[in-house]
Amino acid sequence: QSSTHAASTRDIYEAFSNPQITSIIINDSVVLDGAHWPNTVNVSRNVTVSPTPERLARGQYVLFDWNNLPMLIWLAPGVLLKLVGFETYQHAEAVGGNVRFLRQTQGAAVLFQDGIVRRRAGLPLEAAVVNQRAAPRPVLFPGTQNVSLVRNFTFNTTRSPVPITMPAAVAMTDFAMDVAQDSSLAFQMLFYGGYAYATLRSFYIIDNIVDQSCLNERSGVDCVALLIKKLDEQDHAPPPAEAAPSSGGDSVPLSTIIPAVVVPTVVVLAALAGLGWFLAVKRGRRSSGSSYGGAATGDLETGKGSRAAPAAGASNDGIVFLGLDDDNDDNDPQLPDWLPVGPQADEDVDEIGRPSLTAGHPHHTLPPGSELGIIIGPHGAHGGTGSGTAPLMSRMLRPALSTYDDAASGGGTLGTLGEEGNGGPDTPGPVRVIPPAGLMAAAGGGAGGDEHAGTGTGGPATTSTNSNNLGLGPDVQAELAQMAAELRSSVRDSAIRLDAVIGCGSYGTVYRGTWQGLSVAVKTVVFSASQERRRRALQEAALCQSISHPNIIATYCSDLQPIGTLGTAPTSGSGGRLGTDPTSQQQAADGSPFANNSHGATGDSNNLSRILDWRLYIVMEYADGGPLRCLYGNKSLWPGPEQVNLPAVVALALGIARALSHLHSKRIVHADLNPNNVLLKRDPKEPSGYAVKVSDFGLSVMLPQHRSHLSNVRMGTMFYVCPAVVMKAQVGPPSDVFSLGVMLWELYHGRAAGTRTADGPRYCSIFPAFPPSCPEPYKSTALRCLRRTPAKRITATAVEAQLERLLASLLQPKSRGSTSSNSGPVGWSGPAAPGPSSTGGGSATRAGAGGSGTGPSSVTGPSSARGAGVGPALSSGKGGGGGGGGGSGATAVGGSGATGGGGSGAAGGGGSGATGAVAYGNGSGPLTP
Ligand SMILES: Nc1ncnc2c1ncn2[C@@H]1O[C@H](COP(=O)(O)OP(=O)(O)OP(=O)(O)O)[C@@H](O)[C@H]1O
Repeated sequence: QSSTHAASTRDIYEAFSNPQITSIIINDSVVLDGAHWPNTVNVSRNVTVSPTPERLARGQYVLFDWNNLPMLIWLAPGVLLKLVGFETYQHAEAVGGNVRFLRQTQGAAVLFQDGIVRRRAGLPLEAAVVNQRAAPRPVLFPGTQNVSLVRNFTFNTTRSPVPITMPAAVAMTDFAMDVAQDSSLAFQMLFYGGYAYATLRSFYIIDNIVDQSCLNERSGVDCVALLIKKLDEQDHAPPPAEAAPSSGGDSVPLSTIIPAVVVPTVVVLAALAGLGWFLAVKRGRRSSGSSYGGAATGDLETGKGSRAAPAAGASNDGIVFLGLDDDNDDNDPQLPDWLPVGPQADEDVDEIGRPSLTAGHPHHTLPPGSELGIIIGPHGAHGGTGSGTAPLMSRMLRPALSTYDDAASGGGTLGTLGEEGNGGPDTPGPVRVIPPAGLMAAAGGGAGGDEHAGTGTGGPATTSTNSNNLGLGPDVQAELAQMAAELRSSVRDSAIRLDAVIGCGSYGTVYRGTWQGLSVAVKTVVFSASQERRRRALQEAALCQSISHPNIIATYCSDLQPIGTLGTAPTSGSGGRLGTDPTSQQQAADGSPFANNSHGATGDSNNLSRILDWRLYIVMEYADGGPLRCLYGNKSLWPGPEQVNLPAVVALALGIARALSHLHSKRIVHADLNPNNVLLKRDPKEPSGYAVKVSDFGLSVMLPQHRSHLSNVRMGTMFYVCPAVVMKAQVGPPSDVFSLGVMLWELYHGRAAGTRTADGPRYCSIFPAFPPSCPEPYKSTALRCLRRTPAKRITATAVEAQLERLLASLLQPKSRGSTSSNSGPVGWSGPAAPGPSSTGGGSATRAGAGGSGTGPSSVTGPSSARGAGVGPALSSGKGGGGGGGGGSGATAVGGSGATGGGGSGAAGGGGSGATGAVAYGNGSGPLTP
């Protein structure tokens, strides 16, 4: 509970990071430098930031330029952040009370007191006054809005040696509003709003005000965005001969800097308070007929109440592609001219918006079969801060796992999984070991034959981490060892060895490991019991287990373990885990998770409520080819300009379409299809050498019966997200088809559709054009995916059928250049380089494909479904679970000791797996915008 002086970004960051500091004193101008603010700071006590009392007494505001940096600070619920005496500057925030430097949080408040809130661009201030008056007050700040417009506002600030006069300012004598949660930029991992915003004895000023001519034609949001773009361009232009005086790199284009006698703020405010009501009525009347009337509560300025769509007609010159006209035919003139493939001069072909630890790896030259996308290195096991060299945005966009609190994003995406729900989003609800499909069934089987458990693969004795060999840092090694131990304790008959960190996504870390001779990927997510994130994570796990398809990553099992409790030392390792007891697992599957849990520490409901954090494991099929994104540019598939290994490309596209078609048949919308989530698994029988494995169901939703889409869902990945999701927040099967269309384009061109340019992220200039050499069916299918209106798009099943026909025709022996479907690419115009498909026949491990591992059991539920055609590893693993008493599936795993108890375990795990999945598929919560 103390105060500290801060002068630099680092000082301020450290002050916020120190839980003892409740008062931060900044006495001179500061422009934050992102390089010195390494991550979002969690603040869970009230903090006041101010200049010294002497400075305040002098009546000079201190410039606090947040430099437009996003989500610097997260406030815990109930926390108040007070900024007193500053000229707070936000460069690019367009509209509304949102404060860009605050990360989304609920129940917190930010108060600007005796200060100036200054923005770079905005709408005329009259509109702000009208809208501010119309905004309801939050519960936290009862009272009435007291805001007025003042002309010729002059003030002293540390950024200028002389007083500054603005033509107008809004005096916010007492103003407060709730800032709605905003997840509209969630595809960039930006989460805003959710808190109360208040100003006391402060002024609101704008450097640059949009033209009325723009407002006559476009929404306020658009106009502000366009103005900011124009200002950016001006900033990049050569400096004028005589620059306006400013300090700290700021310009004040609409302000006039004049020597003047500055009226003390308090005098101005006192006068205004008296005149406030009169002015309010007068100006309110004048404005009521204007385009600003009828403001929504959430926007200070727009007056239109909602975030509007980008200008109609905008095509691919930005980050939103609005889609092709619905009556588009294949020779549509709206397509840009196609030019030979290759980055434009100003384009750095790279994905934007999905920072990943794999980004930056060479991905244009990797030969087929490389270990694509594997990172072995000291990247944080929990991904909180990411790479030390990553640009600030990347690091900041990757929230620490311990702070997952995206309630809005979670609430906005959850549909229903099946018919049953279980508890609302805020009820702690039962925490269960997720019913297994394979692995857990085997563990459950141990109940009936414990002595057999562990004999198959050597049991715990064989478990080890070999991370030393992999160059992992000591902290990562320790983490791997601990998690291996935890996993081992949950899967008692079988060792899981964790070998390396594959990468970190927004929702967790993925490790590579080995289980029963199979390569597995283990995804871990840490979350707090009370968080909405819990519901999302569990839903992902349940959903994964309910899907079985050869082109979808198989999930072997999931497990949930407590890693910290209130009032006791955090439990890590196996000591406190739930459901280790096979009986309890069985009961979990039956719906009574904690009865008879013999591991008392966490097994009763009292202790349950004390659990702080949980770690969810999802053990899944390992895709050794990395993400599709890393394949782009590979010379085997795209040997040169206009040269495409068509069978390989079409086969890859077909794999994705098949996966999608299967998902949609089950009413599941993936909602985040993009080339990072399409993984590859080496398979010499495939024309490309890789089988497609769609993964990452973290954002997926299940559509309720009789619903074509879900509303209020604004999630996805930039460049792949469907315009209807961006504009109308509607997600449904056609949104996936749109993403597929973008990927069909990418697959043909061998490059990402999105690029990084000097002006920021953009679709590349030739998107979505195809070269004349592209087969008509391929092109027309892709373009029909990209239609503007979701209902006018082709379905995934139709895409599948089209591509199947095309592939069949390409692989026909009579095609030019080959008589064998397996001897290399056929019917493409490139050089006769041997394609990956010529590398040999089917491997022995594929022999089981087609479902022999299903076993004789007819146990229904997800496990039994998985047996069919998934491939040997999968078939065997799933067979172990679903096959149950038959045991043939378990045998296929390689003689695992799981066979002993397979009967009961499989029946419990497999049979009730579906129920378990449903139980976690709670879709009853509200959909939050
Ligand atoms: N089953 C798997 N086999 C191989 N690699 C995998 C598997 N699942 C995930 N990965 C890799 O692990 C990394 C992290 O994956 P994850 O799905 O958590 O995040 P992401 O897709 O990169 O991002 P986000 O979670 O934000 O969508 C990625 O590089 C991904 O390619």
